[in-house]
Amino acid sequence: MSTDVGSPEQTSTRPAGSRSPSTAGPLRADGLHVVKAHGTGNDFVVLLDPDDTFALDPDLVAALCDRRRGLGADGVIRAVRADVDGEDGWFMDHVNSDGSGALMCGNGVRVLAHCLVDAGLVDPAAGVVPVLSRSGPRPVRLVAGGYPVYSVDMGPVQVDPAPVAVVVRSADRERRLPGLRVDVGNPHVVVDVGPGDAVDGVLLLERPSIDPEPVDGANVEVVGRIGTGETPGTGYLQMRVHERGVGETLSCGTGAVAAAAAASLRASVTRWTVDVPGGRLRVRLRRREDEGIVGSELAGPAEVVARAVVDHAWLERAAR
Ligand SMILES: N[C@@H](CCC[C@H](N)C(=O)O)C(=O)O
Repeated sequence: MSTDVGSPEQTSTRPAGSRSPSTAGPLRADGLHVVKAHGTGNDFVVLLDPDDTFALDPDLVAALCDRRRGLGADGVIRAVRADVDGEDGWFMDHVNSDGSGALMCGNGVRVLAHCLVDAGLVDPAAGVVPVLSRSGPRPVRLVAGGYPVYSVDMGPVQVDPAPVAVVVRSADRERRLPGLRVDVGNPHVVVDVGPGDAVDGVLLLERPSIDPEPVDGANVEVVGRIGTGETPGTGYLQMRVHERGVGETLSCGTGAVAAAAAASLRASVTRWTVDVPGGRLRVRLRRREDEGIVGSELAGPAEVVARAVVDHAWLERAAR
């Protein structure tokens, strides 16, 4: 699968290995400088490329994300300095682990902001990091230090009330359940598999099939144990996800917002705790009478694992 994975202005498709090393960008004389980081177990190889010097090649992305022969990750994120609504900000150039382009990533946008803070490229005291995704601006705010927690303005959410059919498999049964299509700047289908340990038992090695199949594919969230949260007026749900272009991941930020939005149709609650296999996310939805969900916020941690230099000889082989 090949998609345009460059930044909006970028046209170059030369493979990474053919580029001359630059001291300004991530590709330097000693190799490709990367940061490995994650948010609730959704992990990324991050390239800090303020001056837009390095185009992401889909084959190189797939090679970097390979968990045996590469560094291993759910995707690659390149941070490029950009004008965001007239402010100095950062463009999130995000590519899924199979090399397909991604529009938006709720965990990735926090991870990107954290890597910028970690590298001293943005000052957390400034309050908000203006980030631009392919689905529009997604400003990020640092809400807690130590083990850092970031909150992202995720924008409006569209829930299509007409259900689609999702075939959900567990070891002992197969069910055709109604799913809801949700747009959070990228496409999702959310399916409620019921209470108890139903979420744990779902087989997600392969993506559950959807009827009718969405043209652009979809991230599929299976949710269960929908109930009340720790405080009155809040909701709780558990979720697992099969991500478009990746497979099953430990977490998906846009997926958590999609799951909360779908659940809020029934529970009419706007603040949600969403537990994913990789940790806990918080979602806040802003509803307006007759207009639906006009805004949303996602909060969760982000952590740097390593700062590393990828070998030139490996890059040459990956680009072939
Ligand atoms: N992990 C992400 C979503 C990444 C993009 C997705 N796979 C797609 O193709 O839409 C998140 O945290 O939101």
